[in-house]
Amino acid sequence: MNNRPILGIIGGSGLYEFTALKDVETIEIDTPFGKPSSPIVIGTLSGNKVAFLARHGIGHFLSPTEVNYRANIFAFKKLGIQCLIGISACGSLREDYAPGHIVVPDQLVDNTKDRARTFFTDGLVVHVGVAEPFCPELSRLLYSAVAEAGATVHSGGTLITIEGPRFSTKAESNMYRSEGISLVGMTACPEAFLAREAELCYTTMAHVTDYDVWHVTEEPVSVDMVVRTLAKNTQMAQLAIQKLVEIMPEEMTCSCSNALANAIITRPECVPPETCERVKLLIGKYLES
Ligand SMILES: CSC[C@H]1O[C@H](OP(=O)(O)O)[C@H](O)[C@@H]1O
Ligand SMILES: Nc1ncnc2[nH]cnc12
Repeated sequence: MNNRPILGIIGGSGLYEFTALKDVETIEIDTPFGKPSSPIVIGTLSGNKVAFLARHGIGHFLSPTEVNYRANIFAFKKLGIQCLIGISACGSLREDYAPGHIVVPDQLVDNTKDRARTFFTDGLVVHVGVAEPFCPELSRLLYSAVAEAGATVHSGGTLITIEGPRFSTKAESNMYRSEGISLVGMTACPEAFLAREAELCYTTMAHVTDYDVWHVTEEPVSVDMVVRTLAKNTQMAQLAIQKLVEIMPEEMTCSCSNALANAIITRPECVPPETCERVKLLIGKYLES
């Protein structure tokens, strides 16, 4: 068996453990950006190693604003993982994306205000490209795996990330709808952007748990509604991840692993040594001359 986990999974609201894993080992990882939300559980699935982390901590004690997204992504990078799936509960902004369905979105709108959104600060300036914020190759594989697991799955749609922790007002929800946005959540940004900065393949398995607050005949979103809907999906989500592991190629052919090739603007000799030290796992290959 390959010693390095081939996939990282970030479990969201209602998914704090991955019970399908065998031969599990729990590891505490530290990063230059602090500790991840929870210890990382490494186990096997269809004979392959995967690594699981609970985004809000086990017991859900971190709000979407308080999650240390940088530490979470850096921890997966430290484990040598190339591919990452973020599992998220989301509100639907369109009739045909119904509660219980899965969406693999293809675009993001970032409406967050209060989060660390880059690894690169303190004398190092990097402008990463996120025109396609999700890895197209991993998204295609995830879509097939979810379909294979028997769920109703939709490919594409724009997901807006709001700061939270409050849910949206009706005016906000209707405004997002009028802008053609399909889903609303609180965690995909900056998770997806940091994964790109770490040159990882990343995509989201969005679980539609509610119709947010715009629908005239459905109840407005509540925590209870989210948790209840997600609970019905947890077995399927794990089966879908198993199917994904079974179809993942040895090497991805996308450009995610070179995302920073044309993104660093600071001259290498100008980057302070402490900054270099902190991010060398992410950009060491570009700073060597
Ligand atoms: C529990 S309702 C709101 C909460 O659920 C989603 O979390 P996650 O994306 O981690 O599944 C949403 O983004 C909010 O954080
Ligand atoms: N309606 C909603 N708004 C924001 N985040 C959510 N997570 C699940 N449902 C949500």
